[in-house]
Amino acid sequence: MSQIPAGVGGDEDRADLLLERPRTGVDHARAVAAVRELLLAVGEDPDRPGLQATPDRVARAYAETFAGLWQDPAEVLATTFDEDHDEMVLVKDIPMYSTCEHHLVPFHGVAHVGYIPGEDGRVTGLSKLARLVEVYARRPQVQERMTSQIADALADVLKPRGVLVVIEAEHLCMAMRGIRKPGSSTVTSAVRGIFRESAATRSEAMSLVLGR
Ligand SMILES: Nc1nc2c(ncn2[C@@H]2O[C@H](COP(=O)(O)OP(=O)(O)OP(=O)(O)O)[C@@H](O)[C@H]2O)c(=O)[nH]1
Ligand SMILES: [Zn+2]
Repeated sequence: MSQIPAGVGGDEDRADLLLERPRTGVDHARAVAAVRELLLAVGEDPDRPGLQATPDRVARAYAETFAGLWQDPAEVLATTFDEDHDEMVLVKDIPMYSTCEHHLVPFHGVAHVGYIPGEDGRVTGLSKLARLVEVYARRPQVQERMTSQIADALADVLKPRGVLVVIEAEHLCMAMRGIRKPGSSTVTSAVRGIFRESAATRSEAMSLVLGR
């Protein structure tokens, strides 16, 4: 656990966040009080038997859902090893659940993360790519930003020749409320290095990712 939320913004953002946020992890008592208040606001009785434990439960669930705010992506990628491999490594269909920062409801789907190792041949464990997705998914998010953050973290730490991240997700804020279009899928991509520079390399990788 970091003392300061990692990768949330620049130094100024961090100073602001420290005024508003507990120094380590979610403030449980504050979250419990807020959920109780929300139940009152929607016209419920938080003291009825079915709801008595709900604020505590929701606070614990939020601690899990937003745990990524307190995790450092560089730590996740800290274990690297040298491997003489200069072709693409791709982990497809990583299930991911995140939270839309506009409505605080889930968006979920799959992430595909690929990279071509750099000249020094530094690679990371395959599970670390999925862990990196988790670090950024477990925050209030916008799909585009999450996609870029994963790509940037990989580019910064591994110094690969190229990085490609694609996320396909359904937003429950578009399915269960608002425009109510269940089944629609939002696809975002972020490319760095050779995938950005070479259209041929990018389209080859994209067809691997999307399987078409
Ligand atoms: N670009 C982007 N938009 C998102 C994401 N998640 C939710 N949104 C959109 O954020 C927008 C917020 O729009 P607002 O008009 O401020 O909110 P709203 O009145 O609740 O909008 P509706 O959802 O259209 O009812 C909506 O269009 C959502 O579909 C995301 O990850 N990326
Ligand atoms: Zn939303």
